[in-house]
Amino acid sequence: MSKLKTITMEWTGSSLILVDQRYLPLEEIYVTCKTYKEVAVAIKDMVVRGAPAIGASAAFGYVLGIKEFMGTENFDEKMKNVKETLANTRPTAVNLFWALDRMEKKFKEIKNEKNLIELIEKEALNIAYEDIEANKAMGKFGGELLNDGDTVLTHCNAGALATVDYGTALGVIRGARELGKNIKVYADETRPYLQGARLTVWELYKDGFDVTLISDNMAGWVMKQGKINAVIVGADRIAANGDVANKIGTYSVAVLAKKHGIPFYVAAPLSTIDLNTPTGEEIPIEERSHKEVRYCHKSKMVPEEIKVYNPAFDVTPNELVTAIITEKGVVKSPYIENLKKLFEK
Ligand SMILES: CSC[C@H]1O[C@H](OP(=O)(O)O)[C@H](O)[C@@H]1O
Repeated sequence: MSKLKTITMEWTGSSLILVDQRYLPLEEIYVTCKTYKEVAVAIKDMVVRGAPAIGASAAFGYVLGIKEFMGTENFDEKMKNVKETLANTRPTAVNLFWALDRMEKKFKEIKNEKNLIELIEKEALNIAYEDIEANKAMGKFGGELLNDGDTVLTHCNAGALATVDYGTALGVIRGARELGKNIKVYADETRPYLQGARLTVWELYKDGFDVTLISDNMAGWVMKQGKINAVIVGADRIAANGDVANKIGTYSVAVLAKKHGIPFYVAAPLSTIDLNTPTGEEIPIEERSHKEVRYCHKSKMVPEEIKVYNPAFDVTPNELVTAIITEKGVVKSPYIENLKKLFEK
């Protein structure tokens, strides 16, 4: 009997089953992770991706580490290694580190309890279900910002597949519909990994939304033509001053939105806000394999002798952000520059 089952992941109590997002939308293949190392590989190889989804997956990976090492010598030391192995998978999404810190804190509180496994599993399940609730709360707050008949542009995939379920940016689009508003979507394909073309379009089409796929270089022109009423994206890490790290190409979309007087909204749970990172300058930007750029649709486009640069994220400065939508409410410019207040309520 599954204890959690969504479009993104299933926790059976002894394994984490992930839809392999590298093969969507053409094939629905699943990866079953029975060890923390298998979860680490799944995160690094982007079987599962998206800040909240990565965090929740790592939390269940931590549980698998407990189950593997409980009752063995140097248990504490081994659990430090489990955390480090999972933390070393990808550097930008702060949810990964937030989730692992929360699991380790819980472990230190309960490690001598007889029902340790039950209690640590409950913490991972809490992280997962809290994410879904946060997304639905953001959906309501963000849905109120959109107007009936709006057309929204989004970049990458900040949908159910990037979270435990429902999504952050796509959660706002879902929330607006639940408020009775008719919302159309333009989705950037999001080179090089094509999360928009492969995941966002698939998610929204399956949910009955009017979604149009565009290549990334078309975003400016559709804005210039007056087709876009708002931009909404997710985030991987938001610095204390409101600078936003998100999928590469987000910064360009934010500059274009500013130029065309279009509101630029970021939807992210508090677990994506990192008060320990003062500004976007300090956010580590993951660089991924040249192969993701060199190859497109599994066929080589560019010979090996050509240099490739593949930053997976960029940083949008706070002055380009109209509002940040969280599960605790909407923070509008200029209050974005001091997100610490969100945690004081
Ligand atoms: C709701 S977080 C989604 C966020 O994560 C994506 O990155 P990746 O697919 O590389 O994990 C992208 O930045 C999305 O906006």
